[in-house]
Amino acid sequence: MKLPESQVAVLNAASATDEQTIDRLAEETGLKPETVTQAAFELRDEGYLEVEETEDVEFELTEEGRDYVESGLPEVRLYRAAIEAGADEDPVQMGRVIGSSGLEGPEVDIALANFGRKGYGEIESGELSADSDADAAEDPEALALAALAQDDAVEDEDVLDQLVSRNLVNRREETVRSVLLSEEGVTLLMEGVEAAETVDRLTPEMLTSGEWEDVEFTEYNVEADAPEVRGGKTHILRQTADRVKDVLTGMGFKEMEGPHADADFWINDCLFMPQDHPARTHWDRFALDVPPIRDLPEDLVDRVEDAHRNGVGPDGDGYHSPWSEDFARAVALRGHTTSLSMRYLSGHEVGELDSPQRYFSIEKAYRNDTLDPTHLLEFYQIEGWVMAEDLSVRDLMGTFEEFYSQFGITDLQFKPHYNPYTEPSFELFGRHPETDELIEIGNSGMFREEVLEPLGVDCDVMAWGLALERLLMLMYGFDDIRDVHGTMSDLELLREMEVLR
Ligand SMILES: N[C@@H](Cc1ccccc1)C(=O)O
Repeated sequence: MKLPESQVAVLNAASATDEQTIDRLAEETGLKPETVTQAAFELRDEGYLEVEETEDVEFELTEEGRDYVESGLPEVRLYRAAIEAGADEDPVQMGRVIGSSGLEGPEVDIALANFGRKGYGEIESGELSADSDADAAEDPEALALAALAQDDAVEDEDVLDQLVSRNLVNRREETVRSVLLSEEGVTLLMEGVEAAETVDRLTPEMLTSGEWEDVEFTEYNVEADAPEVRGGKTHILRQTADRVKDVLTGMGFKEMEGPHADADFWINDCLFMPQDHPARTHWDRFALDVPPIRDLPEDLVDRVEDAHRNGVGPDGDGYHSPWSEDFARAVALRGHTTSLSMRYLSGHEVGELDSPQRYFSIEKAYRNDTLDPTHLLEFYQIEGWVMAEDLSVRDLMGTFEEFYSQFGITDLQFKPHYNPYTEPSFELFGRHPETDELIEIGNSGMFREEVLEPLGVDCDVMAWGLALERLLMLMYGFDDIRDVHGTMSDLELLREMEVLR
């Protein structure tokens, strides 16, 4: 019987009584593990071998983990320094304990975060007290690290999880395959097998010499383990943004661009946002300590000031609140991209616009929000507006329905809302595919006279700001936006994510 060389080698190295791993056989035959795997599967398919697969979980120290095996966990070092400083008797100033602990840079934060969690003591108004009953010598995480460093097993799953989440240990899962000769395999070996030379690719030489007719080709095994290739790929947020761009361009929209850091004038004043509005004085705005913007269109500044002070139209009424040009020229990171809409509608960017017009942007906006699963300090806003005669709320809803249906989202809900710059205004909601909850996905409305008249626009404008991240949540069922956005992203998820087309 003739078999490919690698199969013969594996057969000869395999045993009928002792299971051997692929790695072991690779060592013995001098073949690559992938080659052994392939040969083993082929032999199994012919009934000569049995292949058993088990999942092996391994824990490996990261570089940081290895450092701590040497130097001690930061919180343990902090605790020792605290005891030495007498913090088990009386609270000691935190700076002093840290100073004597030798902890530096990010280690300090790590130490402080874990100190409390492990019950080593408390930190209150800058003072640190240590619990004298705590036993730093028996720190389970430190013991586990030391054990792993010596290749000893650690049983406690909770401790392992903790170490993995602290990035001190990597968890690796691997399929381990072992082989055993079957009875047929043993018989075959006794009857004798010879190695047939096989070739794995056809060459021009073989074709011209006619040798191809006699050679035996290696078969493909599509189940064989292959090294994983992880090339770069466009981030899912960017892919979705590109799709949104395609959809909106397809709907006849042109793209706007403009500065991330802008004069408050464009971000707020043009929008008839009173200067004493809480959102403008509030902490949720990222003010920049840079010189004020000088080149604002003077006549527009005058008209906007007039709208704020005196209102617009015969029955108009302004805020009568103080309006300061300095305030309008101050620079901040835009809290919405409606600043771009103001720049374009005013004619400042591409000249005066004749109705009808449609514009959009997909750009970052910045808000000093509290981070949570649906809020980030920066997010992508899908801004848009349509300028035309006689627009109604139905046009607005119809546009959203058309837009979102391109992403498979058909269950939209509109809720009346208030914006200082639109009337009427609507918040837009969509249903989360996993939790079935309604989540807010955008805000919209028809710009008020007080906004449009100073800009020099004399027909209707409907407008909106939608969150790209929320669209992603509806499309992919994410429940925590931080998994896909920013430095805490779940890389595994981003790598594995299949992109919806
Ligand atoms: N600027 C609003 C969105 C919006 C834009 C235009 C008109 C109405 C609403 C926001 O950030 O929520």
